[in-house]
Amino acid sequence: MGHLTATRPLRPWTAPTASDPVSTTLRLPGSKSLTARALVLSGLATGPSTIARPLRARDTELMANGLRAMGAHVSISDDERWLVRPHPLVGPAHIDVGLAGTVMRFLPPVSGLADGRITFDGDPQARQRPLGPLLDALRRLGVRITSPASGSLPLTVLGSGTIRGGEVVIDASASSQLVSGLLLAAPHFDRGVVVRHVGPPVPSAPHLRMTVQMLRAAGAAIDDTTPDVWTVEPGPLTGRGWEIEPDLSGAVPFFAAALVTGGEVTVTGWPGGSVQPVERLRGLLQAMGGEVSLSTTGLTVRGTGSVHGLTADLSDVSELTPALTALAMLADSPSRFTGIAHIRGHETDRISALAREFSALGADLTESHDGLAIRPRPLHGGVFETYHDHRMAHAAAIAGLAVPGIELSDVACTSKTMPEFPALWSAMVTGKS
Ligand SMILES: O=C(O)C1=C[C@@H](OP(=O)(O)O)[C@@H](O)[C@H](O)C1
Ligand SMILES: C=C(OP(=O)(O)O)C(=O)O
Repeated sequence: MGHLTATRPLRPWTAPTASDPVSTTLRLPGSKSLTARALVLSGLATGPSTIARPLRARDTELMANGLRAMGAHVSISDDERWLVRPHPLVGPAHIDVGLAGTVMRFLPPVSGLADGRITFDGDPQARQRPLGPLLDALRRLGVRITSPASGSLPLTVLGSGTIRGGEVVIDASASSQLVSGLLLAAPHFDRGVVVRHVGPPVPSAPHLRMTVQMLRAAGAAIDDTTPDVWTVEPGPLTGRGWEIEPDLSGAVPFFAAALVTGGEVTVTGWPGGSVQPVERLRGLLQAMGGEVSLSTTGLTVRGTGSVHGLTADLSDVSELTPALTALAMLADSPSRFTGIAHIRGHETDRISALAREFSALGADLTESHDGLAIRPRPLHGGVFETYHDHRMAHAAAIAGLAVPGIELSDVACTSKTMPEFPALWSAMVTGKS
Protein backbone atom coordinates (compact mmCIF):
# COMPACT_ATOMS: atom_id res chain seq x y z
CA MET A 1 0.00 0.00 0.00
CA GLY A 2 1.11 3.52 -0.77
CA HIS A 3 1.10 4.76 2.79
CA LEU A 4 3.80 2.28 3.77
CA THR A 5 6.29 4.40 1.82
CA ALA A 6 6.16 6.91 4.70
CA THR A 7 7.71 4.35 6.99
CA ARG A 8 11.14 4.63 5.36
CA PRO A 9 13.82 5.27 8.01
CA LEU A 10 13.98 8.75 9.48
CA ARG A 11 17.38 10.39 9.23
CA PRO A 12 18.25 12.79 12.07
CA TRP A 13 20.68 15.50 10.96
CA THR A 14 22.36 18.39 12.72
CA ALA A 15 22.23 21.49 10.54
CA PRO A 16 25.77 22.77 9.87
CA THR A 17 26.64 26.22 11.23
CA ALA A 18 28.43 28.63 8.90
CA SER A 19 31.64 30.13 10.25
CA ASP A 20 32.34 32.02 7.00
CA PRO A 21 30.23 33.64 4.29
CA VAL A 22 29.11 31.02 1.78
CA SER A 23 30.42 31.43 -1.75
CA THR A 24 29.27 28.94 -4.34
CA THR A 25 28.02 28.34 -7.87
CA LEU A 26 25.60 25.43 -8.03
CA ARG A 27 23.62 23.49 -10.56
CA LEU A 28 20.34 22.59 -8.88
CA PRO A 29 17.73 20.03 -9.99
CA GLY A 30 14.89 20.92 -12.33
CA SER A 31 11.58 22.42 -11.24
CA LYS A 32 9.13 20.03 -9.61
CA SER A 33 6.16 21.92 -11.05
CA LEU A 34 7.52 22.06 -14.60
CA THR A 35 8.55 18.38 -14.54
CA ALA A 36 5.15 17.28 -13.20
CA ARG A 37 3.25 19.17 -15.90
CA ALA A 38 5.62 18.03 -18.65
CA LEU A 39 5.05 14.40 -17.61
CA VAL A 40 1.25 14.71 -17.60
CA LEU A 41 1.04 16.61 -20.90
CA SER A 42 3.48 14.17 -22.52
CA GLY A 43 1.43 11.20 -21.29
CA LEU A 44 -1.67 12.70 -22.95
CA ALA A 45 0.01 13.71 -26.22
CA THR A 46 -0.43 12.17 -29.66
CA GLY A 47 3.30 11.48 -30.07
CA PRO A 48 6.51 11.03 -28.06
CA SER A 49 8.09 13.72 -25.88
CA THR A 50 11.41 14.34 -24.19
CA ILE A 51 11.90 16.11 -20.87
CA ALA A 52 15.36 17.66 -20.60
CA ARG A 53 16.98 18.26 -17.17
CA PRO A 54 13.95 16.98 -15.23
CA LEU A 55 13.70 16.83 -11.47
CA ARG A 56 14.49 13.35 -10.21
CA ALA A 57 12.89 13.24 -6.78
CA ARG A 58 10.14 11.36 -4.97
CA ASP A 59 7.29 13.57 -6.27
CA THR A 60 8.25 13.36 -9.93
CA GLU A 61 9.11 9.65 -9.80
CA LEU A 62 5.66 9.02 -8.32
CA MET A 63 4.15 11.01 -11.19
CA ALA A 64 6.11 8.95 -13.73
CA ASN A 65 5.08 5.72 -11.97
CA GLY A 66 1.42 6.79 -11.93
CA LEU A 67 1.36 7.43 -15.66
CA ARG A 68 3.22 4.18 -16.26
CA ALA A 69 0.70 2.27 -14.15
CA MET A 70 -2.02 3.47 -16.56
CA GLY A 71 -0.07 2.33 -19.62
CA ALA A 72 2.13 5.26 -20.72
CA HIS A 73 5.73 4.40 -21.57
CA VAL A 74 7.91 6.57 -19.37
CA SER A 75 11.66 6.05 -19.33
CA ILE A 76 13.53 7.91 -16.60
CA SER A 77 16.83 6.03 -16.69
CA ASP A 78 18.78 8.97 -18.18
CA ASP A 79 19.13 11.79 -15.61
CA GLU A 80 19.41 14.41 -18.36
CA ARG A 81 16.52 13.39 -20.58
CA TRP A 82 13.36 11.48 -19.78
CA LEU A 83 11.31 9.96 -22.61
CA VAL A 84 7.54 9.59 -22.71
CA ARG A 85 5.69 7.58 -25.33
CA PRO A 86 1.92 7.84 -24.90
CA HIS A 87 -0.22 4.73 -25.00
CA PRO A 88 -3.99 4.32 -24.51
CA LEU A 89 -4.64 4.66 -20.77
CA VAL A 90 -6.07 1.58 -19.07
CA GLY A 91 -6.84 0.13 -15.65
CA PRO A 92 -6.80 -1.65 -13.35
CA ALA A 93 -4.00 0.23 -11.67
CA HIS A 94 -3.02 1.51 -8.25
CA ILE A 95 -1.37 4.91 -7.94
CA ASP A 96 0.70 5.88 -4.91
CA VAL A 97 0.62 9.67 -4.60
CA GLY A 98 3.09 9.76 -1.69
CA LEU A 99 2.72 13.24 -0.21
CA ALA A 100 2.73 14.96 -3.62
CA GLY A 101 0.00 17.54 -4.18
CA THR A 102 0.79 17.46 -7.90
CA VAL A 103 0.22 13.70 -8.17
CA MET A 104 -2.94 13.65 -6.05
CA ARG A 105 -4.50 16.59 -7.97
CA PHE A 106 -3.17 16.01 -11.53
CA LEU A 107 -3.68 12.25 -11.97
CA PRO A 108 -7.33 11.67 -10.89
CA PRO A 109 -8.60 13.73 -13.90
CA VAL A 110 -6.23 11.78 -16.19
CA SER A 111 -7.42 8.48 -14.71
CA GLY A 112 -11.01 9.31 -15.69
CA LEU A 113 -9.74 9.09 -19.29
CA ALA A 114 -8.41 5.58 -18.67
CA ASP A 115 -10.51 2.54 -19.38
CA GLY A 116 -10.67 0.69 -16.07
CA ARG A 117 -10.52 0.98 -12.32
CA ILE A 118 -7.78 3.20 -10.87
CA THR A 119 -7.23 3.38 -7.11
CA PHE A 120 -5.28 6.15 -5.36
CA ASP A 121 -3.73 6.40 -1.91
CA GLY A 122 -0.71 8.02 -0.34
CA ASP A 123 1.16 8.79 2.85
CA PRO A 124 -0.98 9.26 5.99
CA GLN A 125 -0.57 13.05 5.74
CA ALA A 126 -1.76 12.99 2.11
CA ARG A 127 -5.16 11.84 3.39
CA GLN A 128 -5.44 15.18 5.22
CA ARG A 129 -4.78 17.33 2.13
CA PRO A 130 -7.71 19.05 0.36
CA LEU A 131 -9.08 17.11 -2.60
CA GLY A 132 -12.89 17.27 -2.23
CA PRO A 133 -13.57 20.21 -4.59
CA LEU A 134 -11.67 18.45 -7.39
CA LEU A 135 -13.54 15.16 -6.87
CA ASP A 136 -16.91 16.99 -6.84
CA ALA A 137 -15.99 18.85 -10.02
CA LEU A 138 -14.91 15.63 -11.75
CA ARG A 139 -18.18 13.94 -10.76
CA ARG A 140 -20.13 16.83 -12.28
CA LEU A 141 -18.05 16.49 -15.46
CA GLY A 142 -19.07 12.85 -15.74
CA VAL A 143 -16.40 10.85 -13.85
CA ARG A 144 -17.42 8.01 -11.49
CA ILE A 145 -15.46 8.21 -8.24
CA THR A 146 -15.85 6.43 -4.94
CA SER A 147 -14.07 7.77 -1.90
CA PRO A 148 -14.81 6.15 1.47
CA ALA A 149 -13.43 9.11 3.38
CA SER A 150 -15.57 11.45 1.23
CA GLY A 151 -13.52 14.25 -0.22
CA SER A 152 -10.06 12.84 0.40
CA LEU A 153 -7.79 9.88 -0.24
CA PRO A 154 -8.05 6.92 -0.60
CA LEU A 155 -10.26 6.92 -3.70
CA THR A 156 -11.23 4.88 -6.72
CA VAL A 157 -11.88 6.29 -10.19
CA LEU A 158 -13.99 4.03 -12.41
CA GLY A 159 -12.60 5.28 -15.68
CA SER A 160 -14.73 4.77 -18.77
CA GLY A 161 -12.15 5.96 -21.27
CA THR A 162 -13.90 9.29 -21.86
CA ILE A 163 -14.94 12.34 -19.84
CA ARG A 164 -17.91 14.40 -20.98
CA GLY A 165 -16.58 17.74 -19.69
CA GLY A 166 -18.51 21.02 -19.88
CA GLU A 167 -18.94 23.82 -17.34
CA VAL A 168 -18.07 23.46 -13.70
CA VAL A 169 -17.87 25.71 -10.63
CA ILE A 170 -15.17 24.99 -8.05
CA ASP A 171 -13.90 26.61 -4.86
CA ALA A 172 -10.14 26.34 -5.40
CA SER A 173 -9.12 28.55 -2.47
CA ALA A 174 -7.50 25.52 -0.80
CA SER A 175 -5.06 24.93 -3.67
CA SER A 176 -4.40 26.16 -7.20
CA GLN A 177 -3.62 22.53 -8.07
CA LEU A 178 -7.37 21.76 -7.96
CA VAL A 179 -7.75 23.96 -11.06
CA SER A 180 -4.47 22.93 -12.70
CA GLY A 181 -5.48 19.26 -12.46
CA LEU A 182 -8.74 19.89 -14.32
CA LEU A 183 -7.10 22.04 -16.99
CA LEU A 184 -4.23 19.68 -17.79
CA ALA A 185 -6.57 16.80 -18.73
CA ALA A 186 -9.32 18.99 -20.25
CA PRO A 187 -8.20 18.98 -23.92
CA HIS A 188 -9.23 15.30 -23.86
CA PHE A 189 -12.70 15.94 -22.42
CA ASP A 190 -15.39 15.52 -25.11
CA ARG A 191 -16.59 19.10 -24.63
CA GLY A 192 -13.41 20.56 -23.14
CA VAL A 193 -14.04 22.50 -19.95
CA VAL A 194 -15.05 25.87 -18.53
CA VAL A 195 -13.78 26.07 -14.94
CA ARG A 196 -15.18 28.92 -12.84
CA HIS A 197 -13.69 29.54 -9.38
CA VAL A 198 -16.07 30.91 -6.73
CA GLY A 199 -14.78 31.53 -3.21
CA PRO A 200 -11.85 33.18 -1.43
CA PRO A 201 -8.91 33.92 -3.78
CA VAL A 202 -7.11 31.04 -5.49
CA PRO A 203 -3.48 31.00 -4.23
CA SER A 204 -0.34 30.45 -6.28
CA ALA A 205 -1.25 32.48 -9.39
CA PRO A 206 2.20 31.84 -10.98
CA HIS A 207 1.51 28.09 -10.92
CA LEU A 208 -1.78 28.61 -12.75
CA ARG A 209 0.00 30.75 -15.34
CA MET A 210 2.53 27.93 -15.70
CA THR A 211 -0.31 25.45 -16.36
CA VAL A 212 -1.81 27.73 -19.02
CA GLN A 213 1.57 28.39 -20.69
CA MET A 214 2.48 24.71 -20.85
CA LEU A 215 -0.93 23.69 -22.16
CA ARG A 216 -0.53 26.28 -24.94
CA ALA A 217 2.99 25.03 -25.67
CA ALA A 218 1.49 21.55 -26.15
CA GLY A 219 -1.04 22.92 -28.64
CA ALA A 220 -4.13 23.39 -26.43
CA ALA A 221 -6.54 26.27 -27.00
CA ILE A 222 -7.10 27.89 -23.62
CA ASP A 223 -8.62 31.22 -22.61
CA ASP A 224 -7.77 32.73 -19.23
CA THR A 225 -8.66 36.35 -19.99
CA THR A 226 -11.54 36.46 -17.48
CA PRO A 227 -10.29 36.40 -13.87
CA ASP A 228 -11.11 33.11 -12.15
CA VAL A 229 -12.44 31.50 -15.35
CA TRP A 230 -10.46 29.12 -17.55
CA THR A 231 -11.80 27.69 -20.83
CA VAL A 232 -10.06 24.77 -22.55
CA GLU A 233 -11.24 23.64 -26.00
CA PRO A 234 -11.24 19.93 -26.82
CA GLY A 235 -8.33 18.98 -29.09
CA PRO A 236 -5.11 17.02 -29.41
CA LEU A 237 -1.94 17.66 -27.40
CA THR A 238 1.30 17.37 -29.33
CA GLY A 239 4.43 15.60 -28.18
CA ARG A 240 7.43 17.94 -27.90
CA GLY A 241 10.77 18.58 -26.24
CA TRP A 242 10.34 20.14 -22.80
CA GLU A 243 13.26 22.06 -21.27
CA ILE A 244 13.01 22.15 -17.49
CA GLU A 245 14.32 25.21 -15.62
CA PRO A 246 16.06 24.84 -12.24
CA ASP A 247 13.58 24.76 -9.34
CA LEU A 248 13.12 28.29 -8.00
CA SER A 249 11.56 27.21 -4.70
CA GLY A 250 14.30 24.64 -4.20
CA ALA A 251 16.91 27.35 -4.86
CA VAL A 252 15.51 29.73 -2.22
CA PRO A 253 17.12 28.06 0.83
CA PHE A 254 20.51 28.35 -0.91
CA PHE A 255 19.85 32.01 -1.73
CA ALA A 256 18.77 32.54 1.88
CA ALA A 257 22.18 31.24 2.96
CA ALA A 258 23.79 34.11 1.04
CA LEU A 259 21.70 36.59 3.05
CA VAL A 260 22.30 34.93 6.43
CA THR A 261 26.08 34.66 6.01
CA GLY A 262 26.73 37.79 3.93
CA GLY A 263 27.95 35.53 1.12
CA GLU A 264 27.11 34.86 -2.52
CA VAL A 265 25.23 32.01 -4.23
CA THR A 266 24.78 31.54 -7.97
CA VAL A 267 22.39 28.94 -9.38
CA THR A 268 23.27 28.17 -13.00
CA GLY A 269 20.96 27.50 -15.92
CA TRP A 270 18.36 30.28 -15.69
CA PRO A 271 16.61 31.21 -18.90
CA GLY A 272 16.02 34.94 -19.57
CA GLY A 273 12.24 34.56 -19.61
CA SER A 274 11.55 32.18 -16.75
CA VAL A 275 8.11 30.60 -16.32
CA GLN A 276 8.69 30.74 -12.56
CA PRO A 277 8.19 33.93 -10.49
CA VAL A 278 11.82 35.11 -10.51
CA GLU A 279 10.88 38.81 -10.38
CA ARG A 280 8.68 38.28 -7.33
CA LEU A 281 11.49 36.43 -5.58
CA ARG A 282 13.95 39.17 -6.53
CA GLY A 283 11.62 41.76 -4.89
CA LEU A 284 11.28 39.71 -1.70
CA LEU A 285 15.00 39.00 -1.30
CA GLN A 286 15.94 42.59 -2.07
CA ALA A 287 13.46 43.83 0.53
CA MET A 288 15.15 41.49 3.02
CA GLY A 289 18.58 42.94 2.26
CA GLY A 290 19.90 40.82 -0.62
CA GLU A 291 21.15 41.83 -4.06
CA VAL A 292 19.80 39.73 -6.92
CA SER A 293 21.15 39.65 -10.48
CA LEU A 294 20.62 37.50 -13.55
CA SER A 295 23.58 36.95 -15.89
CA THR A 296 24.62 34.39 -18.48
CA THR A 297 26.16 32.36 -15.62
CA GLY A 298 22.94 32.20 -13.68
CA LEU A 299 20.82 33.76 -10.97
CA THR A 300 23.01 35.26 -8.23
CA VAL A 301 22.02 36.39 -4.75
CA ARG A 302 24.48 38.37 -2.64
CA GLY A 303 24.10 39.03 1.06
CA THR A 304 24.88 42.55 2.23
CA GLY A 305 25.62 41.63 5.84
CA SER A 306 22.21 42.47 7.22
CA VAL A 307 18.83 40.78 6.89
CA HIS A 308 15.73 42.96 7.19
CA GLY A 309 12.23 42.06 8.32
CA LEU A 310 9.45 42.05 5.75
CA THR A 311 5.70 42.58 5.65
CA ALA A 312 4.24 40.73 2.67
CA ASP A 313 1.21 38.90 1.32
CA LEU A 314 2.77 35.60 0.21
CA SER A 315 -0.33 34.04 -1.33
CA ASP A 316 1.23 33.83 -4.81
CA VAL A 317 4.50 32.30 -3.55
CA SER A 318 3.28 30.52 -0.45
CA GLU A 319 5.65 27.56 -0.77
CA LEU A 320 8.46 30.02 0.11
CA THR A 321 6.94 30.70 3.56
CA PRO A 322 9.12 28.27 5.56
CA ALA A 323 12.40 29.61 4.11
CA LEU A 324 11.32 33.25 4.47
CA THR A 325 10.20 32.59 8.06
CA ALA A 326 13.66 31.27 8.90
CA LEU A 327 15.21 34.39 7.35
CA ALA A 328 12.76 36.62 9.22
CA MET A 329 13.82 35.14 12.56
CA LEU A 330 17.43 36.19 11.87
CA ALA A 331 16.45 39.69 10.69
CA ASP A 332 17.04 43.10 12.32
CA SER A 333 13.32 43.99 12.45
CA PRO A 334 9.94 42.20 12.75
CA SER A 335 8.11 40.52 9.86
CA ARG A 336 4.50 39.71 9.11
CA PHE A 337 3.38 37.25 6.41
CA THR A 338 -0.29 37.08 5.34
CA GLY A 339 -2.44 35.49 2.63
CA ILE A 340 -1.29 31.96 3.34
CA ALA A 341 -4.19 30.28 5.16
CA HIS A 342 -4.09 27.46 2.61
CA ILE A 343 -0.58 26.34 3.61
CA ARG A 344 -2.25 24.71 6.61
CA GLY A 345 -3.15 22.10 3.95
CA HIS A 346 0.35 21.70 2.51
CA GLU A 347 2.59 18.74 3.44
CA THR A 348 1.74 19.63 7.05
CA ASP A 349 -0.04 22.60 8.65
CA ARG A 350 2.96 24.80 7.95
CA ILE A 351 1.73 27.81 9.93
CA SER A 352 1.34 25.78 13.12
CA ALA A 353 4.43 23.68 12.51
CA LEU A 354 6.68 26.70 11.97
CA ALA A 355 5.27 28.46 15.04
CA ARG A 356 5.60 25.37 17.22
CA GLU A 357 9.07 24.22 16.18
CA PHE A 358 10.77 27.64 16.09
CA SER A 359 9.11 28.71 19.38
CA ALA A 360 10.72 25.63 20.94
CA LEU A 361 14.10 27.06 19.81
CA GLY A 362 13.36 30.38 21.54
CA ALA A 363 11.72 32.30 18.68
CA ASP A 364 8.88 34.76 19.12
CA LEU A 365 6.33 33.74 16.46
CA THR A 366 2.59 34.27 16.53
CA GLU A 367 0.26 32.47 14.19
CA SER A 368 -2.97 33.94 12.84
CA HIS A 369 -5.49 32.05 10.70
CA ASP A 370 -3.76 33.20 7.50
CA GLY A 371 -0.21 33.98 8.47
CA LEU A 372 2.65 34.50 10.89
CA ALA A 373 4.16 37.42 12.80
CA ILE A 374 7.83 37.11 13.67
CA ARG A 375 9.76 39.26 16.17
CA PRO A 376 13.47 38.34 15.99
CA ARG A 377 15.27 37.39 19.17
CA PRO A 378 18.19 35.05 19.94
CA LEU A 379 17.54 31.37 19.20
CA HIS A 380 19.13 28.28 20.71
CA GLY A 381 19.70 24.73 19.48
CA GLY A 382 17.36 21.80 20.03
CA VAL A 383 15.43 19.10 18.22
CA PHE A 384 13.33 20.36 15.28
CA GLU A 385 10.46 18.14 14.08
CA THR A 386 10.12 18.22 10.28
CA TYR A 387 6.70 16.49 9.98
CA HIS A 388 7.80 14.74 6.72
CA ASP A 389 7.87 18.23 5.16
CA HIS A 390 10.85 19.06 2.94
CA ARG A 391 10.36 22.80 3.36
CA MET A 392 10.31 22.52 7.18
CA ALA A 393 13.72 20.86 6.82
CA HIS A 394 14.93 23.72 4.60
CA ALA A 395 13.76 26.27 7.18
CA ALA A 396 15.62 24.50 9.99
CA ALA A 397 18.77 24.28 7.85
CA ILE A 398 18.68 28.05 7.19
CA ALA A 399 18.30 28.85 10.91
CA GLY A 400 21.09 26.37 11.66
CA LEU A 401 23.56 28.46 9.66
CA ALA A 402 23.48 31.00 12.49
CA VAL A 403 22.35 28.88 15.45
CA PRO A 404 24.49 25.91 16.56
CA GLY A 405 22.86 22.63 17.57
CA ILE A 406 19.61 22.56 15.56
CA GLU A 407 18.94 18.86 15.12
CA LEU A 408 16.34 17.93 12.47
CA SER A 409 14.26 14.89 13.44
CA ASP A 410 14.46 13.77 9.79
CA VAL A 411 16.27 15.24 6.80
CA ALA A 412 15.30 12.35 4.48
CA CYS A 413 11.99 14.14 3.85
CA THR A 414 13.92 16.48 1.52
CA SER A 415 13.85 13.60 -0.99
CA LYS A 416 10.34 14.82 -1.90
CA THR A 417 11.88 17.47 -4.14
CA MET A 418 15.67 17.31 -3.74
CA PRO A 419 17.26 14.08 -2.49
CA GLU A 420 20.68 15.73 -2.74
CA PHE A 421 19.73 18.59 -0.38
CA PRO A 422 21.75 17.48 2.70
CA ALA A 423 24.89 16.85 0.62
CA LEU A 424 24.62 20.08 -1.39
CA TRP A 425 23.88 22.07 1.76
CA SER A 426 26.82 20.67 3.73
CA ALA A 427 29.15 21.19 0.78
CA MET A 428 28.01 24.81 0.49
CA VAL A 429 28.51 25.51 4.19
CA THR A 430 31.92 23.83 4.43
CA GLY A 431 33.09 25.47 1.19
CA LYS A 432 33.57 22.13 -0.57
CA SER A 433 30.99 22.60 -3.33
O1 LIG B 1 0.98 23.35 -9.24
C1 LIG B 1 2.05 23.26 -8.65
O2 LIG B 1 3.05 22.73 -9.16
C2 LIG B 1 2.16 23.83 -7.29
C3 LIG B 1 1.22 24.74 -6.86
C4 LIG B 1 1.24 25.33 -5.50
O3 LIG B 1 0.26 24.64 -4.74
P1 LIG B 1 -0.86 25.41 -3.84
O4 LIG B 1 -1.67 26.24 -4.75
O5 LIG B 1 -1.58 24.27 -3.20
O6 LIG B 1 -0.08 26.23 -2.85
C5 LIG B 1 2.60 25.16 -4.83
O7 LIG B 1 2.54 25.55 -3.48
C6 LIG B 1 3.07 23.72 -4.97
O8 LIG B 1 4.30 23.54 -4.32
C7 LIG B 1 3.28 23.40 -6.44
C1 LIG C 1 3.20 22.62 -1.30
C2 LIG C 1 4.19 21.90 -1.85
O1 LIG C 1 4.07 20.72 -2.50
P1 LIG C 1 2.87 19.94 -3.22
O2 LIG C 1 3.19 19.95 -4.67
O3 LIG C 1 2.91 18.58 -2.62
O4 LIG C 1 1.60 20.69 -2.90
C3 LIG C 1 5.59 22.36 -1.77
O5 LIG C 1 6.44 21.75 -2.45
O6 LIG C 1 5.90 23.33 -1.03
